[in-house]
Amino acid sequence: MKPIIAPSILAADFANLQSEIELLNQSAGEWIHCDIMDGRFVPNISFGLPVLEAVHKHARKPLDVHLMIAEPHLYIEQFQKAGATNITVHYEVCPHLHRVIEQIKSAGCKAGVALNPHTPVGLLEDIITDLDLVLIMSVNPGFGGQKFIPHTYAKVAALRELIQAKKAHALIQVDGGVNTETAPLLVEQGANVLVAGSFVFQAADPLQTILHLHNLASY
Ligand SMILES: O=C(CO)[C@@H](O)[C@H](O)COP(=O)(O)O
Repeated sequence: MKPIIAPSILAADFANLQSEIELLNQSAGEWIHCDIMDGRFVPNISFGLPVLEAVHKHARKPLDVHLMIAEPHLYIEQFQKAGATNITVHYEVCPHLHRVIEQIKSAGCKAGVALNPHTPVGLLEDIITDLDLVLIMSVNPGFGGQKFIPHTYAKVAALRELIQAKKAHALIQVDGGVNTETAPLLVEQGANVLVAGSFVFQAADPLQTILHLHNLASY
């Protein structure tokens, strides 16, 4: 199985967002990754509900919404209404993670949990069977264009083991510093969804770049 590619619009040209979305509609990227940052959980502010609604109007692909925000439970239904298909919350901000996952599913979305680089995958042992996806951050969240953290490969492998041991079905998503060097190794370790921002949008030919990432052999 080939990996799902989820281009991250954080690296898109926001002044031409409609044409960037049209480009993604024509691409081999299955999902459109939307990074929501609040300036509290992460030291950056990206965009919020009105922009997501605008993206949703033009997108013909599922919107994969990564909430890098504190207290995400306060906004789940609003993000669903704005067009989110998948909603991923951070482990580090959810003391009642099981409740938030149920809330996301009740809103009709697929539910994901994101782990910062320092957060071990073993902490998901008791919730992994409830999840549709796990997002392993391969950079510290908050900014595009950062250097990939190599320890991520071992985390992906550990997560694959946990998923197999628990007979769970969560997809393994990796986000940050994904390019043609890191992507094959990630897929080899078990990643099945790759988020790529700057590597796609700074490429001379974004469509070809997405296709190239998509065609990487899976494990
Ligand atoms: O969530 C984030 C950053 O916090 C990512 O989605 C980045 O947008 C990925 O960017 P690149 O490393 O691919 O530029």
